[in-house]
Amino acid sequence: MSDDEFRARGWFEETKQTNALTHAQGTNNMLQLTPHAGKKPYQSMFDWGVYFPFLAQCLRIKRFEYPQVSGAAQEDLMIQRAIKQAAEQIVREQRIESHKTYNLIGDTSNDTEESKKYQDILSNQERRANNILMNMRSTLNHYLIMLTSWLLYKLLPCFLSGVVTHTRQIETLKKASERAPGIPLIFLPLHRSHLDYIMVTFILTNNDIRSPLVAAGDNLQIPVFGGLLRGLGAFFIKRKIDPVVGKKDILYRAILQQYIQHALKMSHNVEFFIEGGRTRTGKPCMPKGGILSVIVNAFMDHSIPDALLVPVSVNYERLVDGNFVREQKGEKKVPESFWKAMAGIWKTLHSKYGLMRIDFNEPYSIKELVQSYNKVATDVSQFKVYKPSERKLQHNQSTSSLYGTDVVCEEHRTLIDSISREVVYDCATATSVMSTNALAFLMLTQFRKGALATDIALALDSLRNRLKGRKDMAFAGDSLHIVNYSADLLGEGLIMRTQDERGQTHLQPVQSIEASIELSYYSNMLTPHFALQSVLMITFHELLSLNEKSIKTARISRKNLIDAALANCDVLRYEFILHKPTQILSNLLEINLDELIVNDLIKLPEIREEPDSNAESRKIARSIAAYLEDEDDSEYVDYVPNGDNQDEQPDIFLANDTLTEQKAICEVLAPVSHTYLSVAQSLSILYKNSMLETEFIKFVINSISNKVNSGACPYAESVSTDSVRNCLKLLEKWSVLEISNDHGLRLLTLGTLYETSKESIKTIIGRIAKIVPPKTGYLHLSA
Ligand SMILES: CCCCCCCCCCCCCCCC(=O)SCCNC(=O)CCNC(=O)[C@H](O)C(C)(C)COP(=O)(O)OP(=O)(O)OC[C@H]1O[C@@H](n2cnc3c(N)ncnc32)[C@H](O)[C@@H]1OP(=O)(O)O
Repeated sequence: MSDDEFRARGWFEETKQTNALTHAQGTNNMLQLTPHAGKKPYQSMFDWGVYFPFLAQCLRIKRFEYPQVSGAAQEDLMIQRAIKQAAEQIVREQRIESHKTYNLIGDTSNDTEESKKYQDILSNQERRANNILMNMRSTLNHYLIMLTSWLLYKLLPCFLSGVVTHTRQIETLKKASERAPGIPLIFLPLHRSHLDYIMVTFILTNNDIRSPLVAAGDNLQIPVFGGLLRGLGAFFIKRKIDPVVGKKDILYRAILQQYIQHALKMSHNVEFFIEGGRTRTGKPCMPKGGILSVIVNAFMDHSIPDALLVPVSVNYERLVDGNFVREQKGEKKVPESFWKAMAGIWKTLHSKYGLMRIDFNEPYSIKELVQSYNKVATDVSQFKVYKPSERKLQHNQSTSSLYGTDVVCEEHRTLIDSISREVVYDCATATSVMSTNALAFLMLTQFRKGALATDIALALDSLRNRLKGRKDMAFAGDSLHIVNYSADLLGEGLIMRTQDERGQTHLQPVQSIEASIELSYYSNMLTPHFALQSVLMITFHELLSLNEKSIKTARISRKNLIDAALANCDVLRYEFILHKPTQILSNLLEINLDELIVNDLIKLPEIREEPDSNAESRKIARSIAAYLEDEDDSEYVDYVPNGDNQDEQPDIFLANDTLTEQKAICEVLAPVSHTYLSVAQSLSILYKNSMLETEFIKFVINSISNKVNSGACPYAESVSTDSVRNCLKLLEKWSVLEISNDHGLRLLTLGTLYETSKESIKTIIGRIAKIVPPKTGYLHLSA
């Protein structure tokens, strides 16, 4: 962007404080940025905005029209049809209930009483539709946004040292919205805190981008705040769309679908949290497809020409709204309430949370995305091509979107799944690493027993080197300073700081289940980045331990390692999104294996002929460089390591001089592996015995807590209800468990094969044990 263009936008880089932790080049602190006012070059001295920049900024933000969506939706023919359908469904149910046999509604054989009854049901459904719409509607208002924006300029600096945004990312968004004014922007943030949506709207508004309508769970419809959120853009949705399991709430689905469709047609920008809620573990959650399906449907049905999906990555040095320790320990979530919200705001205003970082990633058009999936589908013949015209008619309810027709289109469902996974993957990859993430990660993977601050700083240096060019770091400067700064932010409750007799600072994670769960929340931001390397490293040591050799000759074949790692990745399918749908997992494993080799964590055979060995190293370096330079392109390239002939792959060896580093990589997944192992070991309690899912989860969490207390499990953060749930999903997928749902009560039973033989449970334990770093073997030489 040229200087003039920059000025025309009203943006001037404010002088940044010279703080080692300030944000990187090209970024701005949104709390100090007032594009429409403040002291700028060429600004008239008589402009009052120079002296009252925040007030002037809020009064001068671009005014957009925010037409009400509820009016248009009320008239919608689809909703009228759904009202009738819902009424007919009730009549049908009543008929079954009373065991009467009469003809369909509208049939001439109906007597007057029945038709009056039907009319009553119909008007009830009409009233219900109206209530749903009134409860759902947003009343987005420009003046309320202006006022809130000014308040935020005043309040945010009380507890945040900065809100860092990337100037060019915002410029890209602005250009995108100006270039195609009728194309809605769909903001898709990963959800970490209640501050997320406030900041997204705040940043967009103050940069003259239309504020979005935001899908809010109806648990936030609390006195005062509910109305306020509605006026600021919230439209309220049920978190669970069908209250009765197995019975679709067709009226609700139709209204939600049409509300969103009308909003898009009216060119509203839309925002929703694709994970369906805040992450409790710090790792991204598996995405939900309901709202995305409506948006993609709107494009496929030509209701809108296109939409731009904007993955948004948000991260905090310290999480503003507390922690999720209670929930991870299996205790119930405290419901949202007016007083809880007030107490939260009070506490927040009196604490320090450091920096917040928000990245608006490259928008992608749904049109292009669908085309790119089609390209993959044609390239790889076993994938189907996603085309709306190719839908197959079946007799079931819709599965192409929330509501509608009796059309089932599995290709469409897969398409939505793929897009949503891609969004989550991209958001997670683009999330900047905060200082606290880096420190927590080092403490839990390398310094569980504590270490000198200077040693941790050295490890931070090397972590920063490894992440260079791969992950954006939201901090800069001297590592020792960063270690002390982030230990301060995390607080004494998580990191214990002591001075030794020589005056050196010693840091150690606080040894309690609660502290470990909270610390792992911060550390888990980096876990997905190292997950594949960790799988490879654990698998490598597991395979080595099977045919123990002398430390100098310990080796396995590359192909065996990749095959076994692929099987281990399958165990983690509900815990991590390990690859984009367009990427081939084995290729990513190969690339990660090469990275382990380049970092000397796994060795190649020593080849005496220099040129060949150099050629091999060059090849590895080239493949990694290509991957880094153009990650997007690499996903379509079938990378074949070590030459075209797979059979000629060299063996890979244990690198006996980097065992400590290898152990640290294994530690990345060790806590979650222990959780999964405990779930598998607990399956025996279900032998010839069904159990409520909640009871079973409690049982597993208790057993992990006992193991932690007795020292049998060294990872206190293995106490994680979310991971237990993910493991249950996996076991259901493997048919080890059957989960039946009786009026919302989920009952667990062993699958037929496992119900009859205890041996088969042992097989499952054995399969899951493969992702646990081996108890004996070479890793222990590093202790
Ligand atoms: C300057 C000033 C600033 C101030 C500024 C303030 C800003 C003021 C804003 C406040 C804003 C607050 C924001 C709070 C933040 C939250 O409250 S986050 C929680 C609420 N948001 C979300 O959950 C969004 C994402 N969730 C979804 O999309 C979920 O799918 C839904 C719609 C909630 C439904 O969830 P569910 O009941 O669990 O059902 P789910 O299994 O997902 O599927 C439902 C249906 O969707 C469809 N579907 C699902 N997956 C697919 C698929 N892959 N393909 C096709 N169809 C699919 C199907 O029809 C499916 O039904 P079935 O055919 O399976 O029976």
